[in-house]
Amino acid sequence: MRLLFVVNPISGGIAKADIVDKIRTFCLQKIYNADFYFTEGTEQDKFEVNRRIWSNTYDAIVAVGGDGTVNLVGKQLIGKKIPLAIVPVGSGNGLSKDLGLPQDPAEALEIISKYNVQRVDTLSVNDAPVLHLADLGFNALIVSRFHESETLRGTSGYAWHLLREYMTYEAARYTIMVENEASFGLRAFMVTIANGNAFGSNLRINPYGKPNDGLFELCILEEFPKTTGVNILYQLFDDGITDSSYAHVISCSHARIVNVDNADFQIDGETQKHSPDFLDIYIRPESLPILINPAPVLG
Ligand SMILES: Nc1ncnc2c1ncn2[C@@H]1O[C@H](COP(=O)(O)OP(=O)(O)OP(=O)(O)O)[C@@H](O)[C@H]1O
Repeated sequence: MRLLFVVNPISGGIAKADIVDKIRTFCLQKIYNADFYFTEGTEQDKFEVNRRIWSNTYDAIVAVGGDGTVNLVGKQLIGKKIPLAIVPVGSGNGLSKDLGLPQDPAEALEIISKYNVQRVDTLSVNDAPVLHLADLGFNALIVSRFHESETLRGTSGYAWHLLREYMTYEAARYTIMVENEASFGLRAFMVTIANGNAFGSNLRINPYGKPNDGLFELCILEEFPKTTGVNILYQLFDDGITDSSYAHVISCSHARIVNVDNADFQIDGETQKHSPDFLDIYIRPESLPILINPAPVLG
């Protein structure tokens, strides 16, 4: 087998020398050819990964990092036959958790040798690929603060920014149209566009999500009194968010959201520099080949 490992040297605030050693040893033992690309965190990464995919015959491209690295690699493989594999070494690793992949890097490597390819849905949001979750509003603001911070990475960094911003955050206005039905307007704390179930922090925003059902969910958390926040946080942790009268989950294959107040926007844990005026969202059914555990984890 010939593999390309795309390694993010900074993801999760974890040094990668040990993991790269593990990968080299694994490939030597299995007699696999391993090429490496170390990301630089610039626009160039996309072109370099793309160039390598087109100029070689790889059996899989392995993202070694968090959800941002998975998105960087995965979006190049949409509609192709070469599968994505994931060695989860980010802060959250939301997609790999949702797909039931091992979180231990050595076990994650074993998934590659089992070579069980399945196809999962992806989303197109204003033509940008989303593999896991995108959102408008509070979470996107926290993701943005997280990335601005040089020192506070990992789950504790996320929690710190969440606590700091919560009390002063004001819900934003959105107009939403689902499957060409009549549109409705509301004020929301956040609107999540979900192909997956839970954020990497294990907050379960979308209990209904299945990665290959040809649908995505709009998970709307309406404006709520600040004193209700602890209860909502508990419901998110406890897989009970749909019990909240402030939460609405809508399954669909196409939707449009007007971002009236230009709320922050993020895709797969990456803040988008320009907050869009509107989002046009489509499902791309079973568009991404991915190596996952042979045990049935997909519905
Ligand atoms: N060499 C580098 N130096 C600085 N930043 C980098 C470098 N390589 C990649 N990046 C940045 O890393 C980010 C992606 O990180 P990634 O999502 O993989 O890990 P994470 O944020 O720790 O985890 P998660 O998204 O799962 O919470 C991107 O913003 C990318 O620009």
